[in-house]
Amino acid sequence: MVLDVQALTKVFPGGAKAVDAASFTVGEGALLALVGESGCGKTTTLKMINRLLEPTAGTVSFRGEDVAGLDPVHLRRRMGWVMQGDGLFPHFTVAENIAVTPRLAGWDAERTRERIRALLELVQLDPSEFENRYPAELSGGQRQRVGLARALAAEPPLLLMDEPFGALDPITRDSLREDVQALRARLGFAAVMVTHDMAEALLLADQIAVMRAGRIIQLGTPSELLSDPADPYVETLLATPRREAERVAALSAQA
Ligand SMILES: Nc1ncnc2c1ncn2[C@@H]1O[C@H](COP(=O)(O)OP(=O)(O)OP(=O)(O)O)[C@@H](O)[C@H]1O
Repeated sequence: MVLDVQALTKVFPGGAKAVDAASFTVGEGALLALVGESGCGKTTTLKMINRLLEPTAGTVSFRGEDVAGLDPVHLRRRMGWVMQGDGLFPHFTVAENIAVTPRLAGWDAERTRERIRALLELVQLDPSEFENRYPAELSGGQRQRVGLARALAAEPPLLLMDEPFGALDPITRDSLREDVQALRARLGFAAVMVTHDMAEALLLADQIAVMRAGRIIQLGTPSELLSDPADPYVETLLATPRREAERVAALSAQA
């Protein structure tokens, strides 16, 4: 088990419970999606996993260790982080951006350089064309690919992703999703992905946690959710992707 989250709770000062007793586990190599509408507590949950935020109550164990007892900086180096937007350093080249965590981890220049080239190839960017460019010289999809390469640079067993494909056009989104699946198959990391898009969760996740007003109202595999939605709200979230899939299937049958 990579991650074991139990009764995780966050109350912001003067606020309601942003996250209310959320519990889930993530196995080695598995992808769990946190799905729900804006403000339901997804990002707050993610930030408590790598201690960007401290919980009010509950526990997070990472490979059997309670993260509360670990140094937050070291912990974050062992968890890749892909954020909304790309979060790249604008004054660093692509190679320098990817090298940030390996440098902090004390890798030598040769190993770091090899890793940068291998990762750029894995995210479908030609190293000789891209390694010396700056983020401003890349498209949104290319920046997101570099963000993914950077998050995976130090070979983390867990990747945390916050709406990683949010700002991209549908075709770029689709190809990046495929790349994430190919990277998982190849590198074997587990992931927690925040998304408001149920179709994306159904396509990518092994487990889906549906959040509403801070609580996880259903936790299950995509087929469990589809065959047995536990709540009318889950049914509502499933209705749009289901309808779209049916329309496309009907059109394909006519073609
Ligand atoms: N630093 C903070 N201080 C006070 N309240 C906060 C803080 N961060 C988040 N909140 C509140 O906690 C709740 C959950 O926010 P969170 O960002 O986790 O939601 P989300 O599901 O990720 O939404 P989105 O999809 O819009 O990013 C919201 O009501 C938000 O206003």
